[in-house]
Amino acid sequence: MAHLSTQHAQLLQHGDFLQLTLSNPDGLPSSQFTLPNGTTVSILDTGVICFEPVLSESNTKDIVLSCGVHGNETAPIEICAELVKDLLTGQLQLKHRLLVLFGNPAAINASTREITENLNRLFSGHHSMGAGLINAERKRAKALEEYVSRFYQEVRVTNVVPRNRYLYDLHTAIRGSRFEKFAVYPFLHNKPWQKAQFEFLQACDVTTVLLMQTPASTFSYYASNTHGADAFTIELGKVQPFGRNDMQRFAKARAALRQLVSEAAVSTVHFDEQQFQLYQVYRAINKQTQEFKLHFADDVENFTAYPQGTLLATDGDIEYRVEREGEAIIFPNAKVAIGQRAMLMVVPTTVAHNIA
Ligand SMILES: O=C(O)CCC(=O)N[C@@H](CCC(=O)O)C(=O)O
Ligand SMILES: [Zn+2]
Repeated sequence: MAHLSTQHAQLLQHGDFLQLTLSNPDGLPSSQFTLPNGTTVSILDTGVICFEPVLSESNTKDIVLSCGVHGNETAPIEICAELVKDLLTGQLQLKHRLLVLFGNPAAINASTREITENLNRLFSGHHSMGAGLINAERKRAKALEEYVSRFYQEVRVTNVVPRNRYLYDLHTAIRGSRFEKFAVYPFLHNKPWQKAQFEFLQACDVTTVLLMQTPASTFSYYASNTHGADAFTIELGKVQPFGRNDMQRFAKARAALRQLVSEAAVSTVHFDEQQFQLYQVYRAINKQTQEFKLHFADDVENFTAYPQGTLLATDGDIEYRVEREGEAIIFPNAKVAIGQRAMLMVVPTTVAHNIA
């Protein structure tokens, strides 16, 4: 084996890339080394680590797993840190190319959603709009876009099989949810939704899916729209501090993600829409003034529906009331910046008319 730096030797021994990231939240020099099983490991920056297994016929996927885009969403950070550790220490054998991202290390250290600005509203070039690259989150969004672009475009593998791109951006919700785990399927511009992706989500124990109807500045929409990846935001339960997550509740997601990266295919069952709760966005409510106020309690869960006419929120003189039977709330948050989404109203839907 070629000479290893002390840092690389330590990583091979304890596998704690999260700890290395959190000790260097503002950046890490790029470096590369090879695992005893032949996998190339490239540390590209703080929180950015790429694994490339030796060439093989079954190496057909380019997978991005991200977590900690919001710093206080810890369960996904624990899942990804463990996966990286097992790859580095050789306990898990990789089959496909994999890029793992710990999105916002400074916010993870501070145990907050964001430091200055919501990182998950800065993709698809939004980082450089308006005032431009004025804070660390804007710079990080631009850098993450560049790492993802390079990862998808610079494939060394030369087998003839077409490659497939994936990005699963793992989050947890601020409040509890009627359906504890759910996914956001970014707007596909009328391209068909993918059965295989619903099957993968079900393997992760995620059977509630929110279908978006418009472009967004989120990481998952960026990967889907810019890179043609099958991409999702996946919400795994409710925000908890490190060490307070009941990881048993995410056992299936953890196992399916490990299978995704380490086996030719994930064990799934055939898609049956009846097994899912599918929603689409009926309307987005954006915060317009500092007076924006929610008219229900903090412990009201995502996907709660109220009778028509119920007052949900006020924003100065504007009143938001339930307009439609079955309309339910999701992601209500009065603390967002002015102009940003403060709540989505969703209604049940189907994918039967446009699924491949
Ligand atoms: O619980 C909440 O209010 C927010 C949880 C969260 O961070 N959700 C993501 C969803 C991204 C998407 O719409 O794809 C976010 O708000 O960034
Ligand atoms: Zn989040």
